[in-house]
Amino acid sequence: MRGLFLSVEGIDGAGKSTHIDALAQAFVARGRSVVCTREPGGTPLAERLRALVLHEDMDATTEALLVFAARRDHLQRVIEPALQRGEVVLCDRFTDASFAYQGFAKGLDLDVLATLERIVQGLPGPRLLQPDLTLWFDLDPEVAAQRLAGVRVPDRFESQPMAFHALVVEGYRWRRDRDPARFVTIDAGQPQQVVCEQVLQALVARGVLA
Ligand SMILES: Nc1ncnc2c1ncn2[C@@H]1O[C@H](COP(=O)(O)OP(=O)(O)O)[C@@H](O)[C@H]1O
Ligand SMILES: Cc1cn([C@H]2C[C@H](O)[C@@H](COP(=O)(O)OP(=O)(O)O)O2)c(=O)[nH]c1=O
Repeated sequence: MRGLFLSVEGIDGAGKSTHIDALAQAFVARGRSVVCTREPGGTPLAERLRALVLHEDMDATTEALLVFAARRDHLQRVIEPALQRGEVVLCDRFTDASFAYQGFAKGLDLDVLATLERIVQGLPGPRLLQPDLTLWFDLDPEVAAQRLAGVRVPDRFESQPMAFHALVVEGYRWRRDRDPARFVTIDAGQPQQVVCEQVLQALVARGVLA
């Protein structure tokens, strides 16, 4: 039986890392093998590309080429083999982030991103390899900034102005509205325990968690 591919999306500080841990535990408690991974990253090569994307100055096209190169390696070496073994893949960000960050926030042509998506995620015929389900942690960028203040040193993306993060949110909403069946939208402004319960309930409702 093929495994389950879940991606988790949202602006920096939305609570993705916090809730991925709880999600992993929920699947393990039900006897599933879980691979927790992230993008950009997840393989030795992709982690090297991640370091470049997060810390070197470059334009949006270069960023997109690097994150999609990292994604290709990650899909081939980690995600696809895990799915073939029947495991659950929990991925902190995937291609929706490229549309939100490089597309909406940095202005890269969305058709260019769609072309890269087809090259990297193309399956035989017109289909693309996409997550089975994407949890979008929807949060006001002001609240995210308050949560992150003093918690960690901001990287190239986290240090962007509020308007940048607002565009990222717009990008996620656009992706969600183009493929609503794949998305679960979580109001991430609620207390942590409530968010956690809603995530688990949503997965039960979708039939992916017993
Ligand atoms: N629902 C919540 N309410 C308040 N604080 C939260 C909530 N979820 C996460 N946090 C805190 O916000 C900060 C950012 O969370 P994190 O999971 O690292 O976000 P992300 O992975 O999306 O960047 C952390 O300090 C975390 O403890
Ligand atoms: C996957 C992906 C991430 N990013 C950016 C968004 C994030 O700010 C950054 C790293 O993501 P993330 O792992 O969420 O950072 P952190 O470990 O600080 O929580 O990479 C893109 O710009 N495009 C992409 O395609």
